[in-house]
Amino acid sequence: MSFLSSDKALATSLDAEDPIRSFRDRFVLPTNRSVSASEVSADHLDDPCTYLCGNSLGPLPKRSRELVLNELDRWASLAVEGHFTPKGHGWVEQMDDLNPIMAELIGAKTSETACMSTLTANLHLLMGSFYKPTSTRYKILCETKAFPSDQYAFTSQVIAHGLDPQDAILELHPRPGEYHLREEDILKTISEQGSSIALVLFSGIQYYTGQFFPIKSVTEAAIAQGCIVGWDLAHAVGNVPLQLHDWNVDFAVWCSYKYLNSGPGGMGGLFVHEKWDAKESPRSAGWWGHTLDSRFAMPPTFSPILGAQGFQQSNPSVLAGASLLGSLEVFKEAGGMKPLREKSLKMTHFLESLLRKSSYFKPSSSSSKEGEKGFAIITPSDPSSRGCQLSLLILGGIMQPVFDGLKARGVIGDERKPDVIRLAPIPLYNTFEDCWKAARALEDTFASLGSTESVNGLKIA
Ligand SMILES: Cc1ncc(COP(=O)(O)O)c(C=O)c1O
Ligand SMILES: Nc1ccccc1C(=O)C[C@H](N)C(=O)O
Repeated sequence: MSFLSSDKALATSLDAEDPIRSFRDRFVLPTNRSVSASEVSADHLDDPCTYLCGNSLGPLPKRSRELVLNELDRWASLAVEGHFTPKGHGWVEQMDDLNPIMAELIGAKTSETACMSTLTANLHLLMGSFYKPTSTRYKILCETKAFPSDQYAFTSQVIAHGLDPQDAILELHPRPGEYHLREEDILKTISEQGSSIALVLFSGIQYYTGQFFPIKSVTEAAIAQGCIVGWDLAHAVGNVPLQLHDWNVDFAVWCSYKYLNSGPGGMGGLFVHEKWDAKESPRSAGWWGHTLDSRFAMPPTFSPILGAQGFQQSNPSVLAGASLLGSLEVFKEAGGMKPLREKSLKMTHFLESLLRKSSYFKPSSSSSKEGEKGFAIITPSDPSSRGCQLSLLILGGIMQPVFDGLKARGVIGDERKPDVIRLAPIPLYNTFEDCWKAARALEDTFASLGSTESVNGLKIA
């Protein structure tokens, strides 16, 4: 394991020259003690753990805590008056602070952006407006093994239109023996079957494999065939640079509790391209989508705000908004996605290079013998086809003990049953040393599992 010792020095020097390293201090990271890292020595128990799980739930930005406390104080001192006090900065105007920063992150105009509600609800909402099947054009093209909530949404939407999901949902599979969808295969399907497809809806980044889909080319091809194109950006927003406006995307939805650190169940968001302003009116209207000028005059007729904010339905959670704003302010201060992506590319590459040196690394799942322990990386190796995350396929039926071993060593990734562990070094708060620690912990974990012992009843020699 000598490579790991020499690479520690490299990690230290990469951290020293990292221009955005000070942003780590803007976050509260769980400690080794709080995550019960049982193998960590007593003198390091109060150090931050190696948190590589911001792709599932980002840690707490200190600024979010401050802003949430401010809103609690405003609630305490003003109660209902807080909606309009101070003048121009009451709760009713809170989204005016959030939407412009969010718009920058997704490459959109502010009028095309709305921070609101939650991901799955926003997906249903926009499918309600944009998925309009006809007798000839009625299919939804999506990736196989999309996040289950999206699959449930697609199925329930087609059923609501009286269609058969077996026929109306067209799932694209990777080629046999492969983990990713090839761009050429997506484009071929769109060109061959486009006339029957009403909606193309992929995730920007696949939650399981970490594949970053070619949003621009898929959107272009689908629009050329007359399809509507929507994207689920749960794993893409705050992770990779996006240009939704220029890419001509019709609509997109996302959550903000992953890379955007808004806290568990935080506020979601949606994008509607301005080309729809004149054509598409919100279908499932609510009073918060009504123009602010007359909203509180309570007129009986809906008069929507032009653009994405016209899709707002309810009075939003101010506490969730404050929490999200705290994080968005940190993104803004860090200089937006450009410096973050630069560091992210380096950090993910660094982690990958360490993992590839491991004695347990297998170039592919098929290169290991039946039952042999080890791991393969199923995230694309091309940096432009991935974000921060690397997905490790754990071979030999030992994902759970490997996951537990990492946690005992203070490394928090996440497990995706049956056999994937996801690790995501995040540029705002992770370090190159975190990558080194994770690779080291993985090596030690595999070594500790022995070569011939039986794990969970499986012989792993
Ligand atoms: C790709 C994707 N879609 C949908 C969801 C569901 O999001 P929510 O629970 O916020 O609706 C998630 C994560 O939970 C996700 O990763
Ligand atoms: N496992 C969870 C447990 C609780 C709450 C969310 C999740 C998620 O899966 C979040 C997200 N969609 C993810 O890909 O990590």
